[in-house]
Amino acid sequence: MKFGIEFVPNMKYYELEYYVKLAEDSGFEYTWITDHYNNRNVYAMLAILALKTSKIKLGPGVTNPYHISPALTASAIATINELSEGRAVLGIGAGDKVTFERIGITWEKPLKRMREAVEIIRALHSGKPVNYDGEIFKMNGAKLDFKAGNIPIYIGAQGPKMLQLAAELGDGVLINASHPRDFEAAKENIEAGLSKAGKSKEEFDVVAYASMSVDKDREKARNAARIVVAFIVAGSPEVIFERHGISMDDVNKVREALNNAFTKGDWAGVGKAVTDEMIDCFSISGTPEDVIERIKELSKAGVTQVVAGSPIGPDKKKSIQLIGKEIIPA
Ligand SMILES: C[C@H](OP(=O)(O)OC[C@@H](O)[C@@H](O)[C@@H](O)Cn1c2nc(=O)[nH]c(=O)c-2cc2ccc(O)cc21)C(=O)N[C@@H](CCC(=O)N[C@@H](CCC(=O)O)C(=O)O)C(=O)O
Repeated sequence: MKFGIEFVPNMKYYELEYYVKLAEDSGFEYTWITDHYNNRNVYAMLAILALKTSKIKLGPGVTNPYHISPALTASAIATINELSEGRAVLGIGAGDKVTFERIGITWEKPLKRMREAVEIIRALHSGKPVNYDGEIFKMNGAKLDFKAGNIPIYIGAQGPKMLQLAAELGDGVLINASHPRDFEAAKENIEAGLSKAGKSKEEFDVVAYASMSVDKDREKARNAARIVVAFIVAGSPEVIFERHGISMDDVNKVREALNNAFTKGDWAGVGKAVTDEMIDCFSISGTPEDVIERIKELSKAGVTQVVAGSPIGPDKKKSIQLIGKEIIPA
């Protein structure tokens, strides 16, 4: 099993650098940096991380084909690959509708746009001039004037069609999920995409991009996950609740509690509205033994990389070290 870790660049560069180096020293193989316009620029932060680390693979988790051209994405990640001496990975997904609304981007034809963007990025990384007459993107002899090197492309995907696209075009898929049931459900679409491209599952990385919270004290770990789980619940489609047998009543209580938190500052109410079964379904939370158990189940469901996503634990530093000491070697 490979291990990755997610960081949101909502902190100063030197804090991010500290955590990523700690993760590298703790044995994590990948670090994925999220990309939303309102946080620090993902490539500026990756450039610093590239120079300050020596082993860990690094890339956006995930950028999108809306807020910059695929030609810029191809160039930016190739620059990170050069700075990191060949450790860059590109995570790209359809982007976040709510965030796009704030900056006036219309979220349309995500499948088409993702297909065209990934094809263009791959073509530009090959080093040859690119002519591309797409429905959304056009390239007329575009070419990078420096060597990109081999950069794996991972696609962020949840929906059935995007899962198929990810398996067809990508080297891996980043699935925002923490429970084996979600990966069992994704299998059919991943297999369909792999067979369309004539790829074997051995050459494809199925990544559980999970919310994780680890501590020696189970209750502390699980309580630390409540707010993140609430946001995941609020943003998940109904089909997911049916899959996990979570009642819409409970879901609506969480959505209402989040509303109250934003309008009246009642964040304690959010934690109370999140049920234990929501914590089990939408995060990997508990002691190192609990997490190891879950990772075994995920491996049986076909997962080949687990990414420790927010909150990582009640104390980020201690939890990163605990994962490195007791979970990665297990
Ligand atoms: C678009 C959407 O695809 P999805 O795979 O569910 O995308 C949801 C998320 O993956 C996507 O929002 C990601 O960008 C979210 N995301 C992040 N999004 C961000 O903006 N920033 C991040 O840092 C980020 C991290 C991240 C990490 C892992 C991960 O899995 C996702 C992450 C969807 O609805 N897919 C449907 C298909 C929709 C469809 O058919 N659309 C039609 C027409 C739609 C129209 O134009 O109205 C079309 O595309 O042509 C499907 O797969 O079946």
